[in-house]
Amino acid sequence: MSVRVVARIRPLLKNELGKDTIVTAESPEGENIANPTIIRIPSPKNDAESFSFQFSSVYEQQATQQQLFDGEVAPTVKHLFNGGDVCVFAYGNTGTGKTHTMRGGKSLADRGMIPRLLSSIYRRCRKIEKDTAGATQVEVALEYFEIYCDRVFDLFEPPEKRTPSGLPIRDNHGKTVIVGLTEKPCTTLKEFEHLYDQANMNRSTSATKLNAHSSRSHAILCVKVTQTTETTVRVSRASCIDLAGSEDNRRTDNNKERLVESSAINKSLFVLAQCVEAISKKQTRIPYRESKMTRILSLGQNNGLTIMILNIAPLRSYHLDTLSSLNFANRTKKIEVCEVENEPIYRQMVKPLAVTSSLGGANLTRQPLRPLTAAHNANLHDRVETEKKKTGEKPVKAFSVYSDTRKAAPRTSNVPAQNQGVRRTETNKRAADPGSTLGRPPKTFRTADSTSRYRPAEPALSKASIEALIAQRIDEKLAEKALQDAAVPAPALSEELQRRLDDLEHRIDAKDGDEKSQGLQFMLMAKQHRARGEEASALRMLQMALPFFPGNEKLKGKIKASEDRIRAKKDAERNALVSAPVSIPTSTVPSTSLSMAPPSILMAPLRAEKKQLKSKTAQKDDSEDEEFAPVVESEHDASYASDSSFKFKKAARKPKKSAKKLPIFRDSNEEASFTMATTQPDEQSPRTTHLLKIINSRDINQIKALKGVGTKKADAIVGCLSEMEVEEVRDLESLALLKGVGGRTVENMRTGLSMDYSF
Ligand SMILES: Nc1ncnc2c1ncn2[C@@H]1O[C@H](COP(=O)(O)OP(=O)(O)OP(=O)(O)O)[C@@H](O)[C@H]1O
Repeated sequence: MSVRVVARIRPLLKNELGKDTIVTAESPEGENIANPTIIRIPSPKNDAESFSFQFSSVYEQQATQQQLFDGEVAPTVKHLFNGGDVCVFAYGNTGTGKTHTMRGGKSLADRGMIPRLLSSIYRRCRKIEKDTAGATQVEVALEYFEIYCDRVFDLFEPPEKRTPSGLPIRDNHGKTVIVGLTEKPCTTLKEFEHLYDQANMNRSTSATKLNAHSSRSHAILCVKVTQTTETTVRVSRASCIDLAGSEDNRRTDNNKERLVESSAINKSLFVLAQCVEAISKKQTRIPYRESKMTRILSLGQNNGLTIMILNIAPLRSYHLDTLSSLNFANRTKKIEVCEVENEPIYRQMVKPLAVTSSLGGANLTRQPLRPLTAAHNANLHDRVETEKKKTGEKPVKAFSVYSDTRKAAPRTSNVPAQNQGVRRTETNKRAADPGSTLGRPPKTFRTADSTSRYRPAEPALSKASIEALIAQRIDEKLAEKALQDAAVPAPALSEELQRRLDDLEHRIDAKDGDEKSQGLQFMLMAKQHRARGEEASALRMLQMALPFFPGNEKLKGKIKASEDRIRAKKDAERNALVSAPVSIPTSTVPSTSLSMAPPSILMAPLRAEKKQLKSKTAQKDDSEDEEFAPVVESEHDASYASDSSFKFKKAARKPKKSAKKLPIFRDSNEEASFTMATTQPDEQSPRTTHLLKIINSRDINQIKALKGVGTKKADAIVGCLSEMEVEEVRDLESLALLKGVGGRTVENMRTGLSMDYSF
């Protein structure tokens, strides 16, 4: 099951009437025009070219809250009561209507997805209780928290009770747990409305130039539904997430405080985008831990139905931001989610639960996690797609739809395309108050993961759960190991640069928790991105660091240098294109436009770049890597370290990690032994040639049959080859440098090969 991604175009606001709009909704040829599924948007460089993005559904400007709810959210209620988990989240740039979609306005017609979902849940509760003549009791409990500036705050607690560092989060059996979160039993819709309104007053919002009531935090509401019969207790959860919107700070005119919030928002969304990218590319390492939001959401690792509502403003002024969001949504569609029902717990097997207690679900056994990175059907899907492309067949959609095939509610299109909604008048949002410091007594452990949580007192796990947990741990360990291997400095990463990265990391450690340390973290990430050759991401990180060091000329210089490098690279690519024009179809996902793009567009995937272009610019890339090495870096870094605006004590340096030595392999059937660096294909022994032939076959069965290689490693090798777009591994040295493979593995593979093969 994939994430179901739908798009919603918001109407023009009063002050936007008459402005230029560029986003249109379309239906695929021959399909019902009342139910569009395509968003079309012109290229930022040339209006004559356009890009189109396919969604499960597209809701146009005139679509009402009721239509969106009936089409997308209402069908999930059945799944929830069947014991499945549900996650609905709104994503989009600031001011595109996320809060309107999730929370909505005060009038009945304006109510958003959350109050409508709760209304549906309570209706179903009453029906079940009536149908079973009271034999089944249904309880609803709520948790509501926000992630503000990478800190977690309980929205059921008033701001005065907040601690500056927020609620701690911990790892428990690989799942993230928020310590001390309130769980409120809530028995009626009226009670919910009261609680929800009160809690929303605690949410951090402020006026920005782009939105008078801009949410400065990600808000997550977890609705726990517990159905208790005489013999069973079944718990399922609906998580509703209103993400804060990404902001292009050149358009916001944000002051320092807003800029700091904005950086935190952008950083977490950037990490979210990276996680989505990593998941959709089936990478072994998903960078969840780089932000609290992604740590808590564990997007793609939840079981159940996930619906992402992409909010879009149709205006030209949002052009690049909209493209960036569309690219993000396009990647999110490829995330596969295992749909698993939460099994009922037989009451006689466990101590009866006090269902009204906030710990009602504490003793429930959760479904084991199924790491998606290992989901073979996802890989298979991609391969099938590639095959189809090769044979010219029309690719199928990159996402699947629900098994209980449902259609979006028909939408009338006779309403004028102008703003039908009145600007929200609710005044219950109020300014962020990060300064409140009063502490509060710690509460019992409650998890905040949107769909699956662990409690301290867990019952004995079933055999299947234990096996799943072990499998998960093994996956994690393998991923860690692969990460360590991958973290071995690539040849382009000089010792000097590595030392500086270590140094910066130390400075951050020394200042952990401090505002400036956040700035330094961005600096560190910038360096790491640059070290990996990801100049665009590096630039984004530098820009995010700027609000922490306002007016710092050195940092500005770095940003400018980075922009220049990107521009130069793009110019070179453009020149290459001019000499070898590539026709761009009007119906494609856009490739990244880096030269003029704001940070948000820089988040777009780079992989759409034409291979042709790559080979033409390969030489240029190499020279950039050189430029990247010690000389330029050391100039920048030395000035940074001495810059008085960075008041950090020099922390003691970590002992330098010894650089990974290149492995030495011996071809036993040849007299001479030689290092990999000198191993040319024509000098290779038959054993080596045979090994490389197996690797280059990319046949998982053959590869996993090699000594010391299991299914996972074979998968990782094949994944790595396709990720790196390496056509062929030509020598053992290159093989040893693949993710998850080391010198010893290569030696094992070789020595394990029997010599009676034929060529
Ligand atoms: N579908 C809609 N119909 C009517 N008005 C809408 C709609 N969507 C958004 N709006 C209006 O647009 C404005 C911005 O919406 P909203 O505050 O929900 O944006 P947001 O994406 O949550 O922004 P931020 O990320 O800054 O919090 C609000 O005044 C809201 O009432």
